Amino acid sequence: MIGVMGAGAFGTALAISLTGNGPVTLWARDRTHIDEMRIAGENARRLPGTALPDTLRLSADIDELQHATIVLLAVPMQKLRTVLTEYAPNLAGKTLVACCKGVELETLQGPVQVITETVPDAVAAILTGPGFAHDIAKGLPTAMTLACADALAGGALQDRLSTANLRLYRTTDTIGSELGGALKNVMAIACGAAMGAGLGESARAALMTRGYAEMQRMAQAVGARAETLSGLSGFGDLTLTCTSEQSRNARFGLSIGRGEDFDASVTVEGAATAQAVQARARALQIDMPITDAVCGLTNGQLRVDQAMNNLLSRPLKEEKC
Ligand SMILES: NC(=O)C1=CN([C@@H]2O[C@H](COP(=O)(O)OP(=O)(O)OC[C@H]3O[C@@H](n4cnc5c(N)ncnc54)[C@H](OP(=O)(O)O)[C@@H]3O)[C@@H](O)[C@H]2O)C=CC1
Ligand SMILES: O=C(CO)COP(=O)(O)O
Repeated sequence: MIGVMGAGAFGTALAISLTGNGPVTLWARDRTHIDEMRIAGENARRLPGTALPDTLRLSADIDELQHATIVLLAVPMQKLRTVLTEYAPNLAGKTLVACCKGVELETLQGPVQVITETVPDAVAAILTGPGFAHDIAKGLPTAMTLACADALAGGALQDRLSTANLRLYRTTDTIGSELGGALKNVMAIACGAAMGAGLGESARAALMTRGYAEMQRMAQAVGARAETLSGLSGFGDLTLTCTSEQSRNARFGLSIGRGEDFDASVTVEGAATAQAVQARARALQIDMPITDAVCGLTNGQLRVDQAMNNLLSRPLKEEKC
């Protein structure tokens, strides 16, 4: 049995998709939410419009995951440690797959390291890459990255979590995989802000490309493989997120560019991650000007015109990572 913790958009989409492979239990912390989903036959709060299969088990009782050998962790990055710490005894010995994208603000760690620290005897993996919850829930063709340092365990997971429409590519490079997913959200905020401020599609292409150079620089400094960043979890997700208004990070950026309010209850991983990445980049002495701009935009210290001026007035340089 596969367990999914977190009945948000992504957890629900994955649970729907995986019921074709065998028994799945979707766990949420809020019993009322579970009751609502049972009555409505859909997750109206987080993923409206897609029916939940009858075979999908819904539960607010963590003990129902005791027979799950694989548990997908579909909660926001900044909540991952809290959830794992609370339920560590229930998760010991299982294969835990992070389904979140980001860097923890307090420790500057990625999700795999957080799993390893909080549940040391678990097998830790990450599922990441270009895939919107609504597309996956509808069974639209999607390809993502499954990263696990243990190649054997990663291969077994790839088999268990791939479906007819969700094609997973495996890698042992967990560092590169989680970095790509974390940083593309930061770049999506930058692109959204540029589009929202009317700076044009050429500016967006420049931000995506130079954003990708920042991703490569950071990857190189922390021991990730360059090929991982050029794959689904890096370049693939960067492309999807920076060019689609389905992305909440891009929409958040758009609202900044337009000077509009944004609903604070919406999960936007890139804002906290930008601050965490900036701190890490400074410690490693890596130049990340677009990340710096996103930090300034999201903490209210910079307007879009100031951020863009900062980027454009940098000394001219050779084109390289
Ligand atoms: N949506 C998408 O298209 C995709 C999302 N992702 C990633 O998935 C992760 C989750 O995003 P998504 O599902 O969209 O977000 P949502 O905002 O839709 O859902 C977040 C879920 O996390 C739960 N949660 C939050 N805090 C806790 C906690 N302390 N204990 C237990 N549960 C908690 C929420 O529960 P409650 O409702 O009770 O607050 C909610 O069910 C993010 O890192 C995102 O980047 C990755 C790929 C695609
Ligand atoms: O990660 C995603 C698609 O791959 C979803 O992006 P948002 O979190 O910006 O909506």
